[in-house]
Amino acid sequence: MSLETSANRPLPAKGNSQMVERRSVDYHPSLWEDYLAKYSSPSNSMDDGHDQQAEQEIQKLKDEVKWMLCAHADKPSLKRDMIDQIQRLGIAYHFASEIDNVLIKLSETYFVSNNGDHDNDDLYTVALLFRLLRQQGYRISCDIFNKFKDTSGKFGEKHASDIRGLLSLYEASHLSVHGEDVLDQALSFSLKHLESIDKEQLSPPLAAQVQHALKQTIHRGVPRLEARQYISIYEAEPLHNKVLLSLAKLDFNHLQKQHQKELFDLARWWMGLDFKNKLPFARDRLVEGYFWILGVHFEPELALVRRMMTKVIAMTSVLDDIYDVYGTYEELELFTRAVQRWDIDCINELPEYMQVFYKALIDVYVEIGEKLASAGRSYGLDYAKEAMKRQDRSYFAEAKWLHRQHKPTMDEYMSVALVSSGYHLLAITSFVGMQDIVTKDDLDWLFNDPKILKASTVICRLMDDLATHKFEQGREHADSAVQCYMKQYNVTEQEAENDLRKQVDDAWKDLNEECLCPTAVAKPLLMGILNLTRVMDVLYKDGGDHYTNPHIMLKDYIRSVLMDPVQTF
Ligand SMILES: CC(C)=CCC/C(C)=C/COP(=O)(O)OP(=O)(O)O
Repeated sequence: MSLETSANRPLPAKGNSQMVERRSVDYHPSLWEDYLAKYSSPSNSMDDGHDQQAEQEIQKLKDEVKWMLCAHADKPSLKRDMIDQIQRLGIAYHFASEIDNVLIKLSETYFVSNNGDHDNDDLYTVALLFRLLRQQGYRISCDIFNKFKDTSGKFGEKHASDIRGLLSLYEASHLSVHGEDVLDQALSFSLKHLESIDKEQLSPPLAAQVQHALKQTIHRGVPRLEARQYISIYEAEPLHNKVLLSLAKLDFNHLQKQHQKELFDLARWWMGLDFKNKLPFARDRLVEGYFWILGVHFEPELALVRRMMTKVIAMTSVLDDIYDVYGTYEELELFTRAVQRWDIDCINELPEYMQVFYKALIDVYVEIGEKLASAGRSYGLDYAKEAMKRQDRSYFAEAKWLHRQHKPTMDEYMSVALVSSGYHLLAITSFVGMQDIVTKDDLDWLFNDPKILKASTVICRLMDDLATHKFEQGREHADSAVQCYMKQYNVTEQEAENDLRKQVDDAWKDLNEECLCPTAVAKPLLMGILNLTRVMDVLYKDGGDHYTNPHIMLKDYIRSVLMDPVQTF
């Protein structure tokens, strides 16, 4: 089905939206209304003054860590564990070049000077090195794991009791690409033994690590949330490095203050729109949206892209509810034409509730345009707007299927649903907002749906559908990937779910491959796509839709990342 609508046809006259029978969904109300009202009111806004003492302390600790990373340059293996800890504590962004240098040396000494001949290296060490280097984009062969197999070609059972080794192998196996059978075996071997182990027999810090890894792997975890959780795990390690721990805690709290301030600024915008009263059918999820975007970019200098992306995700969430829940088909036709025309003069043709949204949408892009213009990057606006128009067309295509009772084939469904997943839109907005790094060529590349974006949208769409299809079938909603797949391949619901989960794992392998060097565009741009995908793993993995239902689990994540500081004493 084509997603095109005729943008130039005149809009029919405004209808009487009061008389129409509408669908509705009883969404959980916002959990943060009081919190936002309290802190984002002008009288209660946070002080803007820098916490000079914390900044000085952070600087001092950073200098010490730099020194530790640069010392003993001839013995990079001494720093393998330290780099892992620095990354997992969420402070690696301070030491990008120092870490680069150590990893270059580590790869040279391990893979070049010694031809990878390290008979004495244990499973923990080999798997950790493999993960550290792959994360950095090195194309290391997975053959280094062959020596841990026995004569039958399987991972030797003697490794089953090496818990640290299994953990390290389990984490490393998530960086696999297609055709790496040894890593597929590594995953099932390590998972089987980590699951069956009696956690009571382990030291509390190791038991906590195993439990955490089984719930959330490092590679698919959201960096800020992982850092927050790892700080506690690391603190319980008897031999932790006090400098690293202090820096991680102070830095986390320092960043949290900046993030809170950004959220309160956005809350003023959001509350000013008053969608809660004007569009009460829609999910009210500003804080969840900000958390989503913080999962993509957390670094202090990326405030602007966070702001753009949060506004875009907040608007898209309401847009989805207009198309999926509240709008009648005739209204949606009108609205789609208005969005395609992107002209404020269309506003009077729309029903009142759509006017509110339309004006707010145009305003968001006016602001994005102003920010881009002041940085001399106005060309980004067309890409950002075009991505939103494409999103809107995909929502309309799905509404049209439902209206006509059309049952798409799986291929037909995916051609629309990959766009409606919202990850094209967010990825493009992410690129546009990375003003200093992105080029026009990068934006053209992304707009042509490269493999990494395809993989990310497949993961996003399938994980969303796997989590929400039962709930959505309980109301009038277009078929999801699960229904389309069942019908096309004549399989049961369970079989469809299993096959689609396998497609998610395959897409992760594509994504991993695309993050290896040389990358098609600058690494920080790809990190945005990788992190977007990680958010899906965190919010939808256990079969729940935690964005729509934040009261179950997401509220605790949000509190720990955005509201509760880490205890520093
Ligand atoms: C990634 C983006 C843009 C997120 C914004 C919020 C959103 C639309 C979440 C998915 O909701 P849903 O499960 O109702 O979506 P759909 O109707 O597409 O299945």
